[in-house]
Amino acid sequence: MNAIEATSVELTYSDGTEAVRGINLAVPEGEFFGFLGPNGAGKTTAIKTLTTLLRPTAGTVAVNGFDVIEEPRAVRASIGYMAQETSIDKELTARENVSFACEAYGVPRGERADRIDELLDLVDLADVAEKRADGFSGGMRKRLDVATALVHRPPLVFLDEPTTGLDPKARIDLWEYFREINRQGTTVFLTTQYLEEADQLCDRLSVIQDGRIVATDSPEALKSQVGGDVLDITLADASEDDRTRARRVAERSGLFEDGTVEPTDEGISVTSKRARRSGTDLLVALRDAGLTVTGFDVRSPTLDDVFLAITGERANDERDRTESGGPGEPVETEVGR
Ligand SMILES: Nc1ncnc2c1ncn2[C@@H]1O[C@H](COP(=O)(O)OP(=O)(O)OP(=O)(O)O)[C@@H](O)[C@H]1O
Repeated sequence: MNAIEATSVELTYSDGTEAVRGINLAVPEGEFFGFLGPNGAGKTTAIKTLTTLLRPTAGTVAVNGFDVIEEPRAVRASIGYMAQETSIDKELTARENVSFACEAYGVPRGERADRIDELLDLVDLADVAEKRADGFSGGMRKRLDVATALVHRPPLVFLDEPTTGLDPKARIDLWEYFREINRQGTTVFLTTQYLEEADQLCDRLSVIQDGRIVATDSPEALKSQVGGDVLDITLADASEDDRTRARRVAERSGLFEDGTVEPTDEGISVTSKRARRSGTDLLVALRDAGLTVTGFDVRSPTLDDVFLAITGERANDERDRTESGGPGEPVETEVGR
Protein backbone atom coordinates (compact mmCIF):
# COMPACT_ATOMS: atom_id res chain seq x y z
CA MET A 1 0.00 0.00 0.00
CA ASN A 2 1.09 3.52 -0.60
CA ALA A 3 1.51 5.60 2.54
CA ILE A 4 0.38 8.68 0.63
CA GLU A 5 -1.75 8.90 -2.47
CA ALA A 6 -2.78 12.30 -3.70
CA THR A 7 -4.68 12.91 -6.92
CA SER A 8 -5.16 16.30 -8.59
CA VAL A 9 -4.98 18.12 -5.26
CA GLU A 10 -5.63 21.84 -5.26
CA LEU A 11 -5.68 24.32 -2.41
CA THR A 12 -6.84 27.88 -2.91
CA TYR A 13 -6.84 30.19 0.12
CA SER A 14 -9.86 32.37 0.83
CA ASP A 15 -8.04 35.42 -0.56
CA GLY A 16 -7.76 33.64 -3.91
CA THR A 17 -4.11 32.56 -3.62
CA GLU A 18 -3.73 29.31 -5.53
CA ALA A 19 -1.03 27.78 -3.35
CA VAL A 20 -1.35 24.18 -4.62
CA ARG A 21 -2.41 23.68 -8.22
CA GLY A 22 -3.08 20.06 -9.06
CA ILE A 23 -0.60 17.79 -7.31
CA ASN A 24 -0.32 14.04 -7.87
CA LEU A 25 1.72 11.94 -5.48
CA ALA A 26 2.28 8.29 -4.64
CA VAL A 27 4.65 7.60 -1.77
CA PRO A 28 5.21 3.91 -0.99
CA GLU A 29 5.52 2.71 2.59
CA GLY A 30 9.06 2.87 3.92
CA GLU A 31 10.20 5.55 1.50
CA PHE A 32 12.08 8.70 2.49
CA PHE A 33 10.32 11.17 0.24
CA GLY A 34 11.13 14.85 -0.21
CA PHE A 35 9.32 17.96 -1.34
CA LEU A 36 11.88 20.47 -2.53
CA GLY A 37 11.09 24.06 -3.37
CA PRO A 38 11.86 27.69 -2.64
CA ASN A 39 10.02 29.98 -0.20
CA GLY A 40 6.36 30.25 -1.06
CA ALA A 41 6.35 27.32 -3.53
CA GLY A 42 3.48 25.67 -1.64
CA LYS A 43 5.29 23.10 0.49
CA THR A 44 3.65 23.98 3.80
CA THR A 45 0.23 24.27 2.19
CA ALA A 46 0.68 20.84 0.62
CA ILE A 47 1.84 19.25 3.89
CA LYS A 48 -1.09 20.81 5.77
CA THR A 49 -3.46 19.40 3.18
CA LEU A 50 -1.96 15.92 3.50
CA THR A 51 -2.16 16.08 7.31
CA THR A 52 -5.84 17.24 7.43
CA LEU A 53 -5.04 20.76 8.70
CA LEU A 54 -6.34 22.26 5.44
CA ARG A 55 -9.21 20.86 3.40
CA PRO A 56 -8.31 20.43 -0.28
CA THR A 57 -10.25 22.69 -2.62
CA ALA A 58 -10.22 19.87 -5.18
CA GLY A 59 -8.78 16.39 -5.56
CA THR A 60 -8.44 13.41 -3.23
CA VAL A 61 -5.86 12.40 -0.63
CA ALA A 62 -5.48 9.04 1.08
CA VAL A 63 -2.98 8.76 3.92
CA ASN A 64 -2.27 5.29 5.27
CA GLY A 65 -5.40 4.22 3.41
CA PHE A 66 -7.65 6.83 5.09
CA ASP A 67 -9.35 9.64 3.21
CA VAL A 68 -8.38 13.06 4.59
CA ILE A 69 -11.91 14.44 4.27
CA GLU A 70 -13.93 11.36 5.27
CA GLU A 71 -11.62 10.01 7.97
CA PRO A 72 -9.51 12.87 9.31
CA ARG A 73 -9.22 11.42 12.84
CA ALA A 74 -7.89 8.11 11.53
CA VAL A 75 -5.39 10.01 9.38
CA ARG A 76 -4.21 12.09 12.36
CA ALA A 77 -3.88 9.04 14.61
CA SER A 78 -1.67 7.34 12.01
CA ILE A 79 0.81 10.15 11.36
CA GLY A 80 3.39 12.26 13.15
CA TYR A 81 3.73 15.91 12.17
CA MET A 82 6.60 18.23 12.91
CA ALA A 83 5.50 21.74 11.97
CA GLN A 84 7.83 24.54 10.97
CA GLU A 85 7.05 26.38 14.21
CA THR A 86 8.09 24.51 17.33
CA SER A 87 5.27 22.95 19.32
CA ILE A 88 7.23 22.48 22.53
CA ASP A 89 6.48 24.33 25.75
CA LYS A 90 9.61 26.13 26.90
CA GLU A 91 8.42 26.20 30.51
CA LEU A 92 8.43 22.41 30.64
CA THR A 93 11.36 20.01 30.81
CA ALA A 94 12.25 17.77 27.88
CA ARG A 95 10.62 14.81 29.64
CA GLU A 96 7.48 16.79 30.48
CA ASN A 97 7.14 17.88 26.86
CA VAL A 98 7.28 14.32 25.57
CA SER A 99 4.97 13.19 28.37
CA PHE A 100 2.47 15.87 27.41
CA ALA A 101 2.56 14.64 23.80
CA CYS A 102 1.94 11.06 25.05
CA GLU A 103 -1.16 12.31 26.81
CA ALA A 104 -2.34 14.27 23.77
CA TYR A 105 -1.92 11.24 21.49
CA GLY A 106 -3.51 8.84 24.00
CA VAL A 107 -0.46 6.65 24.56
CA PRO A 108 -1.51 4.12 27.25
CA ARG A 109 -0.24 5.16 30.71
CA GLY A 110 1.62 1.93 31.33
CA GLU A 111 3.70 2.39 28.18
CA ARG A 112 4.58 6.06 28.62
CA ALA A 113 7.70 5.92 30.82
CA ASP A 114 9.52 3.48 28.53
CA ARG A 115 8.40 5.30 25.40
CA ILE A 116 9.64 8.65 26.73
CA ASP A 117 13.05 7.21 27.65
CA GLU A 118 13.36 5.52 24.28
CA LEU A 119 12.53 8.71 22.36
CA LEU A 120 14.73 11.02 24.42
CA ASP A 121 17.50 8.53 23.81
CA LEU A 122 16.81 8.46 20.06
CA VAL A 123 17.21 12.24 19.78
CA ASP A 124 20.12 12.43 22.24
CA LEU A 125 18.33 14.41 24.91
CA ALA A 126 18.42 11.77 27.67
CA ASP A 127 21.13 13.70 29.53
CA VAL A 128 19.02 16.85 29.69
CA ALA A 129 15.66 15.12 30.19
CA GLU A 130 14.99 17.00 33.44
CA LYS A 131 16.10 20.40 32.13
CA ARG A 132 13.65 23.07 31.04
CA ALA A 133 13.46 23.59 27.26
CA ASP A 134 13.94 27.36 27.52
CA GLY A 135 17.67 26.77 27.95
CA PHE A 136 17.89 24.57 24.84
CA SER A 137 19.57 25.56 21.57
CA GLY A 138 17.53 25.72 18.35
CA GLY A 139 18.82 22.29 17.35
CA MET A 140 17.86 20.73 20.70
CA ARG A 141 14.35 22.18 20.43
CA LYS A 142 13.96 20.70 16.97
CA ARG A 143 15.12 17.33 18.29
CA LEU A 144 12.55 17.56 21.06
CA ASP A 145 9.95 18.38 18.41
CA VAL A 146 10.93 15.21 16.57
CA ALA A 147 10.50 13.16 19.76
CA THR A 148 7.04 14.61 20.45
CA ALA A 149 5.93 13.85 16.88
CA LEU A 150 6.82 10.18 17.32
CA VAL A 151 5.24 9.28 20.68
CA HIS A 152 2.40 7.25 19.16
CA ARG A 153 4.78 5.31 16.88
CA PRO A 154 3.24 6.57 13.64
CA PRO A 155 4.13 4.60 10.51
CA LEU A 156 4.38 7.91 8.61
CA VAL A 157 5.91 11.17 9.74
CA PHE A 158 5.72 14.61 8.09
CA LEU A 159 8.62 17.00 8.65
CA ASP A 160 8.07 20.58 7.46
CA GLU A 161 11.42 22.28 6.82
CA PRO A 162 12.81 20.75 10.00
CA THR A 163 16.30 22.22 9.67
CA THR A 164 15.57 25.77 8.47
CA GLY A 165 17.44 28.24 10.65
CA LEU A 166 19.79 25.68 12.18
CA ASP A 167 23.57 25.82 12.00
CA PRO A 168 25.29 23.19 9.83
CA LYS A 169 26.29 20.95 12.75
CA ALA A 170 22.78 20.87 14.22
CA ARG A 171 21.40 20.20 10.74
CA ILE A 172 23.69 17.23 10.18
CA ASP A 173 22.86 15.83 13.64
CA LEU A 174 19.17 16.03 12.87
CA TRP A 175 19.68 14.22 9.56
CA GLU A 176 21.07 11.26 11.50
CA TYR A 177 17.88 11.00 13.60
CA PHE A 178 15.70 11.18 10.52
CA ARG A 179 17.73 8.42 8.88
CA GLU A 180 17.37 6.32 12.01
CA ILE A 181 13.58 6.78 12.12
CA ASN A 182 13.41 5.73 8.48
CA ARG A 183 15.72 2.75 9.06
CA GLN A 184 13.33 1.63 11.77
CA GLY A 185 10.61 1.44 9.12
CA THR A 186 8.86 4.81 9.32
CA THR A 187 7.88 6.44 6.04
CA VAL A 188 9.16 10.03 6.00
CA PHE A 189 7.75 12.97 4.06
CA LEU A 190 10.11 15.93 4.32
CA THR A 191 9.90 19.42 2.90
CA THR A 192 13.04 21.44 2.40
CA GLN A 193 14.55 24.39 0.58
CA TYR A 194 17.95 22.72 0.54
CA LEU A 195 18.98 20.53 -2.35
CA GLU A 196 21.82 19.14 -0.24
CA GLU A 197 19.38 18.05 2.46
CA ALA A 198 17.13 16.31 -0.03
CA ASP A 199 20.19 14.77 -1.63
CA GLN A 200 21.47 13.42 1.69
CA LEU A 201 18.19 11.99 2.90
CA CYS A 202 15.64 11.27 0.22
CA ASP A 203 15.12 8.16 -1.89
CA ARG A 204 12.98 10.24 -4.22
CA LEU A 205 11.75 13.77 -4.30
CA SER A 206 9.38 16.09 -6.08
CA VAL A 207 10.46 19.56 -7.02
CA ILE A 208 7.66 22.06 -6.43
CA GLN A 209 7.38 25.51 -7.90
CA ASP A 210 4.41 27.87 -7.86
CA GLY A 211 2.17 25.14 -6.45
CA ARG A 212 3.00 22.62 -9.16
CA ILE A 213 5.28 19.61 -9.23
CA VAL A 214 7.82 20.21 -11.97
CA ALA A 215 9.86 17.01 -11.55
CA THR A 216 9.88 13.80 -9.49
CA ASP A 217 12.95 11.60 -9.38
CA SER A 218 15.89 10.42 -7.29
CA PRO A 219 18.27 13.17 -6.15
CA GLU A 220 21.00 11.72 -8.37
CA ALA A 221 18.80 11.87 -11.45
CA LEU A 222 17.74 15.45 -10.72
CA LYS A 223 21.29 16.59 -10.12
CA SER A 224 22.48 14.89 -13.26
CA GLN A 225 20.03 17.08 -15.18
CA VAL A 226 22.13 20.01 -14.04
CA GLY A 227 25.04 18.44 -15.86
CA GLY A 228 27.98 18.90 -13.50
CA ASP A 229 29.42 21.39 -11.04
CA VAL A 230 28.99 25.10 -11.23
CA LEU A 231 31.81 27.59 -11.67
CA ASP A 232 30.85 31.14 -10.68
CA ILE A 233 33.07 33.91 -12.00
CA THR A 234 32.88 37.46 -10.63
CA LEU A 235 34.14 40.19 -12.93
CA ALA A 236 35.63 43.49 -11.75
CA ASP A 237 33.39 45.19 -14.29
CA ALA A 238 30.06 43.38 -14.54
CA SER A 239 28.73 45.59 -17.34
CA GLU A 240 26.66 43.83 -19.98
CA ASP A 241 29.50 44.28 -22.42
CA ASP A 242 32.08 42.53 -20.22
CA ARG A 243 29.69 39.77 -19.23
CA THR A 244 28.95 39.09 -22.90
CA ARG A 245 32.67 39.05 -23.70
CA ALA A 246 33.37 36.69 -20.79
CA ARG A 247 30.60 34.41 -21.92
CA ARG A 248 32.02 34.29 -25.40
CA VAL A 249 35.51 33.53 -24.08
CA ALA A 250 34.14 30.63 -22.01
CA GLU A 251 32.08 29.26 -24.89
CA ARG A 252 34.89 29.51 -27.42
CA SER A 253 37.61 28.20 -25.10
CA GLY A 254 36.68 24.59 -25.84
CA LEU A 255 37.13 23.87 -22.14
CA PHE A 256 33.49 23.09 -21.40
CA GLU A 257 32.04 21.44 -24.45
CA ASP A 258 29.52 19.50 -22.36
CA GLY A 259 28.45 22.59 -20.45
CA THR A 260 26.42 25.77 -20.47
CA VAL A 261 27.45 29.36 -19.79
CA GLU A 262 25.00 31.83 -18.25
CA PRO A 263 25.40 35.49 -17.38
CA THR A 264 24.86 36.34 -13.69
CA ASP A 265 24.58 39.65 -11.82
CA GLU A 266 28.29 39.58 -11.05
CA GLY A 267 29.76 37.91 -14.12
CA ILE A 268 29.17 34.48 -15.58
CA SER A 269 28.37 31.00 -14.37
CA VAL A 270 29.60 27.85 -16.13
CA THR A 271 27.92 24.49 -15.52
CA SER A 272 29.99 21.56 -16.65
CA LYS A 273 31.36 18.19 -15.59
CA ARG A 274 34.76 19.81 -16.19
CA ALA A 275 34.08 22.86 -14.00
CA ARG A 276 36.58 21.78 -11.34
CA ARG A 277 39.30 20.59 -13.67
CA SER A 278 39.24 23.45 -16.16
CA GLY A 279 38.44 26.42 -13.93
CA THR A 280 41.97 27.79 -13.78
CA ASP A 281 42.38 27.46 -17.56
CA LEU A 282 39.30 29.63 -17.96
CA LEU A 283 40.79 32.25 -15.65
CA VAL A 284 43.86 32.42 -17.86
CA ALA A 285 41.70 32.72 -20.99
CA LEU A 286 39.67 35.54 -19.42
CA ARG A 287 42.82 37.38 -18.38
CA ASP A 288 44.29 37.01 -21.88
CA ALA A 289 41.10 38.58 -23.21
CA GLY A 290 41.71 41.60 -20.97
CA LEU A 291 38.99 40.81 -18.43
CA THR A 292 39.67 41.19 -14.70
CA VAL A 293 38.30 38.44 -12.48
CA THR A 294 37.78 39.31 -8.81
CA GLY A 295 36.02 36.14 -7.63
CA PHE A 296 36.07 32.46 -8.51
CA ASP A 297 34.07 29.68 -6.91
CA VAL A 298 33.41 26.06 -7.90
CA ARG A 299 30.48 24.47 -6.15
CA SER A 300 28.02 21.58 -6.30
CA PRO A 301 24.66 22.36 -7.87
CA THR A 302 22.03 24.08 -5.71
CA LEU A 303 18.26 24.03 -5.80
CA ASP A 304 18.43 27.08 -8.03
CA ASP A 305 20.61 25.22 -10.55
CA VAL A 306 18.19 22.28 -10.55
CA PHE A 307 15.31 24.67 -11.24
CA LEU A 308 17.21 26.30 -14.03
CA ALA A 309 17.95 22.91 -15.60
CA ILE A 310 14.37 21.66 -15.24
CA THR A 311 12.32 24.74 -15.96
CA GLY A 312 14.71 27.11 -17.67
CA GLU A 313 13.95 29.62 -14.91
CA ARG A 314 15.75 30.52 -11.73
CA ALA A 315 13.81 29.67 -8.57
CA ASN A 316 13.86 33.09 -6.95
CA ASP A 317 14.95 35.46 -9.63
CA GLU A 318 12.43 37.88 -11.02
CA ARG A 319 15.03 39.45 -13.28
CA ASP A 320 15.39 36.25 -15.29
CA ARG A 321 11.65 35.93 -15.57
CA THR A 322 11.42 39.49 -16.80
CA GLU A 323 14.05 38.81 -19.42
CA SER A 324 12.48 35.59 -20.59
CA GLY A 325 9.04 37.21 -20.63
CA GLY A 326 10.19 39.90 -23.02
CA PRO A 327 8.95 43.50 -23.13
CA GLY A 328 5.24 44.00 -22.83
CA GLU A 329 4.46 40.42 -21.86
CA PRO A 330 2.96 39.64 -18.46
CA VAL A 331 5.58 38.75 -15.90
CA GLU A 332 4.92 36.29 -13.09
CA THR A 333 5.91 37.83 -9.81
CA GLU A 334 6.85 36.72 -6.35
CA VAL A 335 7.94 33.22 -5.73
CA GLY A 336 9.20 34.07 -2.25
CA ARG A 337 7.30 35.96 0.39
N1 LIG B 1 -3.10 31.58 5.04
C1 LIG B 1 -2.78 31.98 3.82
N2 LIG B 1 -3.60 32.79 3.12
C2 LIG B 1 -3.29 33.21 1.87
N3 LIG B 1 -2.15 32.85 1.23
C3 LIG B 1 -1.27 32.06 1.88
C4 LIG B 1 -1.54 31.59 3.21
N4 LIG B 1 -0.51 30.81 3.60
C5 LIG B 1 0.36 30.80 2.57
N5 LIG B 1 -0.10 31.55 1.55
C6 LIG B 1 0.54 31.76 0.23
O1 LIG B 1 0.52 30.52 -0.46
C7 LIG B 1 1.72 30.33 -1.20
C8 LIG B 1 2.40 29.07 -0.73
O2 LIG B 1 2.85 29.24 0.62
P1 LIG B 1 3.49 28.04 1.48
O3 LIG B 1 3.70 28.55 2.86
O4 LIG B 1 2.69 26.83 1.30
O5 LIG B 1 4.88 27.85 0.73
P2 LIG B 1 6.20 27.12 1.26
O6 LIG B 1 6.78 26.47 0.07
O7 LIG B 1 5.90 26.27 2.42
O8 LIG B 1 7.07 28.35 1.68
P3 LIG B 1 8.01 28.53 2.97
O9 LIG B 1 9.28 27.88 2.61
O10 LIG B 1 8.12 30.01 3.07
O11 LIG B 1 7.29 27.91 4.13
C9 LIG B 1 2.53 31.59 -0.99
O12 LIG B 1 2.27 32.47 -2.05
C10 LIG B 1 1.99 32.16 0.32
O13 LIG B 1 2.17 33.54 0.38
